[in-house]
Amino acid sequence: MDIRAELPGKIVVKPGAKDSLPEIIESLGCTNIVVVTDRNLWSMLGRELENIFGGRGIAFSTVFAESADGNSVEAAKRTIESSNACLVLGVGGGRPIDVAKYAAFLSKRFFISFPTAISHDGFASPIVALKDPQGNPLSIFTRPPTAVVVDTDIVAQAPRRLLASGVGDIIGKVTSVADARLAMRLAGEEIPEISLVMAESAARIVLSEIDELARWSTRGIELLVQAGLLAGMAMSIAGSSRPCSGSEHLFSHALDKFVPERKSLHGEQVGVGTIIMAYLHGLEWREIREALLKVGAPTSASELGVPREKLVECVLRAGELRKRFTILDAVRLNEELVLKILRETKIVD
Ligand SMILES: NC(=O)c1ccc[n+]([C@@H]2O[C@H](COP(=O)([O-])OP(=O)(O)OC[C@H]3O[C@@H](n4cnc5c(N)ncnc54)[C@H](O)[C@@H]3O)[C@@H](O)[C@H]2O)c1
Ligand SMILES: O=P(O)(O)OC[C@@H](O)CO
Ligand SMILES: [Zn+2]
Repeated sequence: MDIRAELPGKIVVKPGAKDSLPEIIESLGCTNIVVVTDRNLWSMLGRELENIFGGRGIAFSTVFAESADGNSVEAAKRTIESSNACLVLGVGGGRPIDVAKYAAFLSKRFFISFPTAISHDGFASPIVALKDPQGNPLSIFTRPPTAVVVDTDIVAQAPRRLLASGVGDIIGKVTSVADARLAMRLAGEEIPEISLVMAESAARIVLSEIDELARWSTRGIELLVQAGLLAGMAMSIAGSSRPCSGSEHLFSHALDKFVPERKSLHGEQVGVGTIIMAYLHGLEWREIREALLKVGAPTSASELGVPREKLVECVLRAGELRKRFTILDAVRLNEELVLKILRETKIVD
């Protein structure tokens, strides 16, 4: 099948990579940028970045994206236009990166992704994850970052909970690829094999090196970043999140929609969803649960902070959130069967 894809133009992953930002910005012919971040991170990194940019005569404006919604994107767009910025630099977790990515796309500017935590695979992908007014998942395919710059010194200091969430999101590729292959077999869907192999490899890196990751060693952080890069590129090549987002993500989106009061993170929800959907696929769900336990990611309803009956509802209703063929379209579930699965996989008592 035809492939027509863009990938990140530059990838820099190393300790102190923040010092590479000026040369990358200048290589794009830019001397005037907009930085999209949040106040927490700017309190941590602002002075250093001011010195780095000031020392090279790079002018910048700062936009604080305290929420990843239309208002934040509009504010970033206004600043991009009013400052006539050449480029948008996203500095932070998933929220600032999404706002920066989308504002750059809508304003037709270069976008540099500078993640300070790997809490999911959005830092290297073309995807912006918003919600429609009804709370349904909106997966917007924009463009891959012009450059991905990961300072592993900074990511290594991120809250462990965020990094464990990133592990959960990557492990989710076990079932997202199984769903994609099922859709090719049963629903005649065409998906580039290369994108499935890349997504599978991302999950394999994390699962085979889970002890290294659990130490949060430099090598562990590097492996998580590399897995995230593979996942992001898989989505760029597939032209959608299909290789990296299947029934486990539908479960996560169902939690977002039907349990708005929850506090769990995207990757935490995906991790638990992967246990459930691996069971439905007849895959080795125990290996997945063990890996999540090793990095301290949630493996139960109580750790997600979701009541049992809500969790059952989210499994039963996940398939209605998106027209994307997954295992949920191939099995007939009812409340009794879902409870049996949740008990057998130790997600509920
Ligand atoms: N584009 C995608 O594919 C995709 C996928 C899933 C979720 N998302 C979006 O991502 C967002 C969630 O991402 P998130 O969980 O990273 O949230 P986030 O960006 O809000 O970060 C969570 C918190 O961690 C802090 N933080 C980040 N890096 C840190 C560091 N190194 N040290 C200390 N604190 C740090 C932030 O300041 C923030 O307070 C949501 O908006 C969600 O919609 C996008
Ligand atoms: O398209 P969605 O389901 O938002 O998935 C994007 C990303 O979360 C994949 O890891
Ligand atoms: Zn995800």
